[in-house]
Amino acid sequence: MTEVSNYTACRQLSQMFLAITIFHSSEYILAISIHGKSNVNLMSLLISKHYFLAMVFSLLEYLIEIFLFPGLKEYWFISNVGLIMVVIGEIIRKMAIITAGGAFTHLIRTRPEEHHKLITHGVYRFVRHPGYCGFLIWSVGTQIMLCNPLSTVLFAIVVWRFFARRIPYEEYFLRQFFGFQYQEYAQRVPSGVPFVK
Ligand SMILES: C[S@@+](CC[C@H](N)C(=O)[O-])C[C@H]1O[C@@H](n2cnc3c(N)ncnc32)[C@H](O)[C@@H]1O
Repeated sequence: MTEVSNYTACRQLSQMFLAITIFHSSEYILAISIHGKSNVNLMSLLISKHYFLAMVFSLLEYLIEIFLFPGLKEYWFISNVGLIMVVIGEIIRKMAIITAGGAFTHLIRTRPEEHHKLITHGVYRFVRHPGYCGFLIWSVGTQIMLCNPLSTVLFAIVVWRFFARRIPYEEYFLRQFFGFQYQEYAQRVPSGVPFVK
């Protein structure tokens, strides 16, 4: 590899490593501080098998491309747009978790609980699913930051499909718990995930 590619790989891969470390550790720390250590397990790190494989795939794409087509990784404007998306996505998601507090559970609630209140303030004033909106921006941003064309498209499709299925399921229960209140909220505020009503 040339010196330029060495610098590029070093910088882009360090940014990626930092983005992943900050995202998952803050997710875990917030879960502990909101729900208490006894109610949190390693699942709150949000590293599923599929997610892990997707990240390995994106790393492989990066390594293959930087060896075969090093010029592809030198689009610094695009890479920096990705970095900005990573920061914005991270902020939106963490604001959602902090605003929703105890209402933000990693597993979707399917039974009503007395302390579960409908959150419609803070970031929830602008979108109904800021946590998902933030993750979508963050995850696609990581791939744009790496100038990974294939993984950018794949991440966008896979993450979008995941939330497009999860949101109606989650909202089915929110409508049961909060009735008209949620109905009115959903009519007034967009989901925050493109093309999901
Ligand atoms: C992983 S959190 C995601 C919350 C939200 N979908 C988001 O993207 O910010 C899922 C839990 O949040 C709860 N939840 C979602 N929206 C809520 C709201 N506006 N008020 C209270 N609880 C909510 C659901 O009942 C579910 O158990």
